[in-house]
Amino acid sequence: MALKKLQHQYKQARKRFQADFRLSLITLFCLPAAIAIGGFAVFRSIDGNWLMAIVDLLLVAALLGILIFSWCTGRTRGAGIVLVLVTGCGVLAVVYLAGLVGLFWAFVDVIASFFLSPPMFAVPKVIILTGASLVLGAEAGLGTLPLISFATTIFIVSVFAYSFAIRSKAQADELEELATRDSLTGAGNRRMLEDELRIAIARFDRDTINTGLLMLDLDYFKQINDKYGHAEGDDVLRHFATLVESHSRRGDRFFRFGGEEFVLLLQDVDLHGLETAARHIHQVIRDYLTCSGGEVTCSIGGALIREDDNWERWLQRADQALYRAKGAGRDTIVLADPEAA
Ligand SMILES: Nc1nc2c(ncn2[C@@H]2O[C@H](COP(=O)(O)OP(=O)(O)OP(=O)(O)O)[C@@H](O)[C@H]2O)c(=O)[nH]1
Repeated sequence: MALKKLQHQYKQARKRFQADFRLSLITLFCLPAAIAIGGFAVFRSIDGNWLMAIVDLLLVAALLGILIFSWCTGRTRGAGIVLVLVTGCGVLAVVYLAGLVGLFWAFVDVIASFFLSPPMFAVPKVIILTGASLVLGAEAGLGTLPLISFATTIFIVSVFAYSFAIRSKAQADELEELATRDSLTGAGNRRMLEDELRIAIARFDRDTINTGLLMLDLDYFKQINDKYGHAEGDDVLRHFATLVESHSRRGDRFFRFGGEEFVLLLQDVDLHGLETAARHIHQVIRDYLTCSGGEVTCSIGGALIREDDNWERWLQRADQALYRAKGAGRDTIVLADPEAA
């Protein structure tokens, strides 16, 4: 039993590690750095250099603390900034106490800064750290040429790390976009919808903040495809998505459920609010959505979360309401009765 639980926890942790880019970077930085600096702490203690040993141990404690904080809270953005502040102070402390040998750590710190904190933070931090390291290096007796070499190599490493970090971030964002968005309409995809439904149910259970769900389905869409071609069908879908998104509130979330069926989630609404929003969207589609054959309409089914709902049941109630709207002749709205059995 305990082994199964452990295996489950390991699987969950591995999933998080693979899915969260910054968490994986923090882990890959903190663990080896803590082990390496821990080794130095032991070496300094044996050597009788207690001050350096204490600094090393403080650094190890800070690295492990940040690592644990990141895994427990998931707040990796703040953790990354604190981490590079700690490493910066660590480098300066080591250069001050141990002399020139500490300058090697500046390169590690530069890489960490660009990968773990936003550029607007990393750039000034690296400039300040390099300046301070140069002053300390000069005080420790480093000649002009080695100082210039240090500044030049730090500069090259910074440019490289900066470019690489920016590119990696852009690619991670692009992958995230591909994994969560419908490529034709730009609406969220089904996977993203399921996540949002779960979040809405959890928020309702915790704070009783209700979320409305509207299921929108274009009427006789197959005929548009059949008469005017698939490309025109695609244009209608794109225009539909643009209209719904531009006429819904800022916090509302829009998803493509599949084919010509879409879902709009409206935060913090009651039944009256849900009905008003549904009427508004319905009218906008009537007024503005057209194809070569004339106007295109949609049917809408809606439901608010009920206490006995899980996300599947909530979605199903909205789908049944949509089914009734279609059955009532299409181009209409039906909201699920919150009291219905
Ligand atoms: N152009 C285009 N068509 C799609 C896409 N996805 C699904 N479809 C088509 O959407 C049509 C849906 O047809 P039906 O489910 O019969 O729906 P409908 O014709 O709108 O009928 P009602 O919903 O009952 O009013 C099918 O012809 C699908 O091929 C897409 O991405 N692009």
